[in-house]
Amino acid sequence: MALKSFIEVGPDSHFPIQNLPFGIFKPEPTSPPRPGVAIGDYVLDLSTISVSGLFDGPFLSGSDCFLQPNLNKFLALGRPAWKEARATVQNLLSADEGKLRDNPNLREKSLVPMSKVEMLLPIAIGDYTDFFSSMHHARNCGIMFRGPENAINPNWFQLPIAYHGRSSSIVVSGTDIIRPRGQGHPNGNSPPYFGPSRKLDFELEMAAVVGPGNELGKPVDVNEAGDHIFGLVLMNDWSARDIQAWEYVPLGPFLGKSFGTTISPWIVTLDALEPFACDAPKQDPQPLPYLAEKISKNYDISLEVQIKPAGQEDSCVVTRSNFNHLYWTVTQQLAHHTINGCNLRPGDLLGTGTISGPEPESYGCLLELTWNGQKSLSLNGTTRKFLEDGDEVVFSGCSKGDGYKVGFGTCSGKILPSP
Ligand SMILES: O=C(O)/C=C/C(=O)CC(=O)CC(=O)O
Ligand SMILES: [Ca+2]
Ligand SMILES: [Mg+2]
Repeated sequence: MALKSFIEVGPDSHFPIQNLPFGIFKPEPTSPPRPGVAIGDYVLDLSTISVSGLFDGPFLSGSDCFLQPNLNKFLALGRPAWKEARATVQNLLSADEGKLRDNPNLREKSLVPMSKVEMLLPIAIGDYTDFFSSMHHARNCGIMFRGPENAINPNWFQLPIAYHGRSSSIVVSGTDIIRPRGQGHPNGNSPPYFGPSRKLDFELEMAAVVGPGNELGKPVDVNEAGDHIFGLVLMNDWSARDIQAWEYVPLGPFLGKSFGTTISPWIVTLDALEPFACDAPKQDPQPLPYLAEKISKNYDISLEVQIKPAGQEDSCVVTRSNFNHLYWTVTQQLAHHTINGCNLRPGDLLGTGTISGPEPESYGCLLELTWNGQKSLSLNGTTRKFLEDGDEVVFSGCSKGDGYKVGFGTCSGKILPSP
């Protein structure tokens, strides 16, 4: 018999009892932020459940980790505590358990309609790193920026390439993004262009949320890296291609990326994603021993990007991809990040890089979809090469189980004009 909640959850919901993603929310505009778990169209308030003494297992009883304005303290506790929290919440919400189902007062206090809550960033993000782990994206960008002869540098196949991103400008889904200004490529002998970016783009990514992390000087073994990843979110690494292409040599992305990065509010745990684990692509050449995993896995997560063009009511799907296209796994990314002794801390965010698939319909950004503006996309009677002011970009992602979905909800942002 499939696991069922006493709360009605439709088959298309992203948040059945099999999922139980964690986030931070405010039930009323004036209430303090607190941790919650999504269930159908409701949010279960974990601070109320905690105060009621229902987290009574060995790792969580007496802990104040659910009385915090972010999930960092809970993340620091590690996988045994995460599994205990998931088991406790799954049990409380299940159709055959009366503790919450038959307690109207507790139900009233702890279950808040999702339509009424405000979602916040789930974690305080100390550091944010963005990888570059889709081979299809790396090849396409390489062809456009560096030419077809050396589209992918040889180092790409030996290590998961990354740059250090900006954590202060990471915002939660629904936050508007102001079009950045900056320098674009000069034409011939004229000085560089300066003004609002003319090539504003999205990048379809997911990101891993770091759990306990490691001490400075003590790398994480690749086969233990999974214990340091709490879960995944959707991520849009907004990118100004004209600024990026001019500034990135030789030190890499800077102002073309740091003006804003959007994440979805719900962190879907690796425990919830486990039924959707699949083999990662075969790596050739074989990675060095510190990156060689006993089990190398990806997850089957369907991803979709819609654009709602400025002034229009309807959105249009512009691409469909899948997390399983990643060449470097999130565990390899994490192990590589620490191999020099660099420490990771609870709440750090590791972006996967743009997740492009092999077919043009699965490319993960407009740079690739319009081949750097050489062709247009048609959207409900209008066209786009890059994003225009007023456009809204909406990512969604989910894994499909037997009669249920484990989903991420959406990750959206609307472009406002430069000041
Ligand atoms: O190929 C390049 O020069 C850079 C391309 C990107 O924009 C990379 C990036 O942000 C990482 C990624 O999303 O894969
Ligand atoms: Ca990126
Ligand atoms: Mg960004």
